[in-house]
Amino acid sequence: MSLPKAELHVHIEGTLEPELVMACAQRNSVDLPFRSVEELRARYVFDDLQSFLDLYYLAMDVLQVARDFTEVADGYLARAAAQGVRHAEIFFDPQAHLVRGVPLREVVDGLVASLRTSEQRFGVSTRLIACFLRDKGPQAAEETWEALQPHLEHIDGVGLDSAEVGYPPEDFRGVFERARAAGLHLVAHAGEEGPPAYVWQALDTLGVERVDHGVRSVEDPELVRRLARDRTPLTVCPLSNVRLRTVAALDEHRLPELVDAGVLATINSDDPAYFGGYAGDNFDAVQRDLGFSDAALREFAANSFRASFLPEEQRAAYLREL
Ligand SMILES: Nc1ncnc2[nH]cnc12
Ligand SMILES: [Zn+2]
Repeated sequence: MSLPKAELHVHIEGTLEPELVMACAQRNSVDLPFRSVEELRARYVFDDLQSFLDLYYLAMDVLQVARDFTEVADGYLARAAAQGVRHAEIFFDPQAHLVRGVPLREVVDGLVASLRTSEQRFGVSTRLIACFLRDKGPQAAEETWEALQPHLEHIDGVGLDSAEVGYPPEDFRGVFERARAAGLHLVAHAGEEGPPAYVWQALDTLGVERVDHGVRSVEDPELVRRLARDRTPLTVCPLSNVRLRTVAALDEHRLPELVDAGVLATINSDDPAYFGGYAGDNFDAVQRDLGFSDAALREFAANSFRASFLPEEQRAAYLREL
């Protein structure tokens, strides 16, 4: 699906394709418990979020120096552009690299080397969002915020990701307040595996501007009314939800109920190298399995620009293309 669109929920480490895993492993002399692209790809069967995260954190061990991060981002931007992505707000996980001894400068410089020329090379404008790993707790998030200080000129927002259940958003109130005071945008994963209460906390305690996933909001009618009333965007990732078994099958996904209730939903890829498709593939999949019309897909694409952190005039320019 090549409709012009923005991608608002993609983890750069989740765009690491098996071919690049093996190439980086070889040139960085990283030992992996799989010996070929095929062996790695055979492991892409997940029971839940944690079983995916175990492999996600393992594979990213091959990312050691700036060049590796540049190549991951270049690869993502080229593939996203081929599916109509014109703007991408990209997550990265600072702590996942810091714990391995990879300096933040290698990560940020590597990503920025790709992103700063993305518009000229790929026709994709970008933003960068640093996510805190919620399962490492609020103190580690505070330390990460300190480590990010020298790099803030390149960071547009902060988010919250990794294992969700048992790690409620309200624990991260302090670090989100600091990020807000620094003028950054705020988003958080909530309601992927976790309950609607976590979405309420993301809204009311953290003050996020968008909710990442948020699909379990559908279980709480009052929350759905709140999201619809405030036009708070959800960054829904349909193929991810199927692969991580938060829904049994795509045709059982409750995205249509959210849309019918007036929630501003967007369609995104999350970790496309692992979940069987990039942004356009997710658009195609919801049309095929949920019966969304061409007009409905255009509305998802329009929502993606409306929900972006682009300045108003740039948003309007993208919307005129639809
Ligand atoms: N789907 C997801 N949920 C939470 N954390 C993640 N990190 C990468 N992908 C994620
Ligand atoms: Zn995600």
